[in-house]
Amino acid sequence: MMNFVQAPLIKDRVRIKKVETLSDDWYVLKKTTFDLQRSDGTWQQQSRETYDRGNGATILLYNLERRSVVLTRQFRFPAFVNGHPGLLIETAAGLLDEASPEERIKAEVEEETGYRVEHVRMIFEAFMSPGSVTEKLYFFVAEYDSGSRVTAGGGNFVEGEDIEVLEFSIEDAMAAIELGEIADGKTIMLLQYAFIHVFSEKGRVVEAVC
Ligand SMILES: Nc1nc2c(ncn2[C@@H]2O[C@H](COP(=O)(O)OP(=O)(O)O[C@H]3O[C@H](CO)[C@@H](O)[C@H](O)[C@@H]3O)[C@@H](O)[C@H]2O)c(=O)[nH]1
Ligand SMILES: [Mg+2]
Repeated sequence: MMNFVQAPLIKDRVRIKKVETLSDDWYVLKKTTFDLQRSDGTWQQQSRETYDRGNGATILLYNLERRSVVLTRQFRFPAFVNGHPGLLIETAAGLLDEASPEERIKAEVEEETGYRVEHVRMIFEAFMSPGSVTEKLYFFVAEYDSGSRVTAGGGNFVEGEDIEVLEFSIEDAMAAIELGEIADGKTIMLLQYAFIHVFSEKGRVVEAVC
């Protein structure tokens, strides 16, 4: 396989000149001016704004026997102001707040969905909006059953969360993506992963071995 990783090379081609904090309220918005050496060797000054909320984690709960997944629905103001009706269907997710991704996602999935899971599996990491948001998101899957439910979930009232817990068949969830009813990036990524690697015949064999 070809290696496209360029990180060791680009580090010496970036010279930070100035960092301004434009906003420091809930999280931090900065404007950084830097010189970047272009691929032809010449230097160019640029400035970029970065919104830093730390990193996050998200998880898809699945049940192989029922061919089902657990999702959440909550109001997302940024989507609302950009033309979405506002209630987004998503995988459970949360910001890390200095904890490890595994520790955080176990606590978050219980708080949001009421399901307690002991074994979570990290499948990949991804930058979700690398042109402006610094956040890296850690993606997990975990198996659940009806006995895993310890509370009603719903999220943190003090933080304004009012989260509904939904159970879909994997087929209905995939159809909801096609229909535009599921329109959240991390959720689409996890559902497609599960459809290909977990719910397929091949995926079932892998799961049984793990
Ligand atoms: N007061 C205030 N509260 C905020 C603000 N922005 C977010 N919050 C609240 O802070 C809480 C953060 O909850 P988490 O469950 O930790 O994070 P999340 O919002 O679900 O974020 C997850 O999903 C995002 C969207 O996909 C991801 O970007 C993120 O990484 C994480 O996985 C939420 O209740 C949210 O409403 C703000 O500007 N002001
Ligand atoms: Mg959340």
